[in-house]
Amino acid sequence: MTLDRAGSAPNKHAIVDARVIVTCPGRNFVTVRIETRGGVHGIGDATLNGRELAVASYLTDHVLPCLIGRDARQIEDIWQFFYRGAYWRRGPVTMTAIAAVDVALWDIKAKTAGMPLYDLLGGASRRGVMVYGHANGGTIDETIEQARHYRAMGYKAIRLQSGVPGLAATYGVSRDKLFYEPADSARPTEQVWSTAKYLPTVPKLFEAAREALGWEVHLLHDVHHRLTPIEAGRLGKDLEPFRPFWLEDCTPAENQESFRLIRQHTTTPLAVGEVFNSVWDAKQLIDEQLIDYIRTTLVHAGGISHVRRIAHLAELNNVRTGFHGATDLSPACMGAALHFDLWVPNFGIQEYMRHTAETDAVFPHAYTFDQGELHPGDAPGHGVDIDEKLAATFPYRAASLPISRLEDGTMSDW
Ligand SMILES: O=C(O)C(=O)C[C@H](O)[C@H](O)CO
Ligand SMILES: [Mg+2]
Repeated sequence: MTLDRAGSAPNKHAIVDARVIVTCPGRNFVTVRIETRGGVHGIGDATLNGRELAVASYLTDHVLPCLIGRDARQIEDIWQFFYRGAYWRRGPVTMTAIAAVDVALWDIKAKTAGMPLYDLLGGASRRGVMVYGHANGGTIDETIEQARHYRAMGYKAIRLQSGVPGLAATYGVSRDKLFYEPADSARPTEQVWSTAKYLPTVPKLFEAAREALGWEVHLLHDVHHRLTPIEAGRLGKDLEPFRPFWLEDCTPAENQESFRLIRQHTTTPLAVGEVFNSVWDAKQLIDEQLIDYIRTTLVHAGGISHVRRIAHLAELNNVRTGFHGATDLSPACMGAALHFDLWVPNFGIQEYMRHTAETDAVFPHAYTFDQGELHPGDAPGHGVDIDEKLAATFPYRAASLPISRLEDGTMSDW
């Protein structure tokens, strides 16, 4: 059944083509492209790092065939169809697939209206979107040297990650600068983790950074889910003198209640949620004001139609947005997220990790960087497209995220 009224004219908004494009211009991306009978097309990101083909198959085998013939304007009904209609709810694969369709449909709607997406959402609430860049190095000095480069480029906010003495590798540190690519081999590489070695290094890094960079710049840090709540409380407390902008993913968040313990022990602002895929993953965290920033972005949580519900709930509880923006999120996600950021009233910050030149060429985009801020541009839609011919020259390559073990071999959180 369609929702067309009886006797209505043949619909130029009917979806006549919907397909998945998998490409690897340096890293894998999955993209949905939808086109209407009227010839308007939109794209959405469907990349789930290390699990790309599961989403591609979910889309090709189960989602896209049901899209053909539907009215591209009925975004909410289509969202509900794929969410409620699947019976099996939530989960990263499902929600990433729904997100890609949703973002592509919003792209089409904004193009049809002749508006940049941010206008359709409610209009700009700010001049630009403050972003943070990533300084990393094997040592504290190297990280600070990188941070100085970011300052010279105009960044107002910088994430600091540095190597841990005694550990061969750790999250967020690589030879690459400006971007960081953890999915480094077909089978997961194994890294060794020690909380005892890590914990004393972060306050030293922040102390040195404040000394070198001053107090004007916002400094951030990502723990990448590696501490227990009480260890996280301790780290938050130790960092307080250096006024971090946030401490990210300081403990795994399946148990939302565990953030109450951290909250009781520190005033360091907390950010969480890049691995969430629905409002239900964050509801208690937000309702009880256990966090300050919600990181869940469009691609992994049902697109604009669902993430705006999360953002509205967050607004009611003084929680601001701080969307995930690593390189495994394609420019199509970034473009749409920037429109959302420009509009959303409770915006906090946006992560920005630059893509390679190959990726930028495959995804021509309207967004631009200036003085620490991104702007999504004023092109109708979300301003990002895909060059399918070029994309076809970069075939899929298997790549997995690393895993982490404690020094005695126990599996841990990467
Ligand atoms: O950018 C961040 O904050 C991350 O934690 C990046 C993640 O490790 C990455 O997106 C995993 O695919
Ligand atoms: Mg993170």
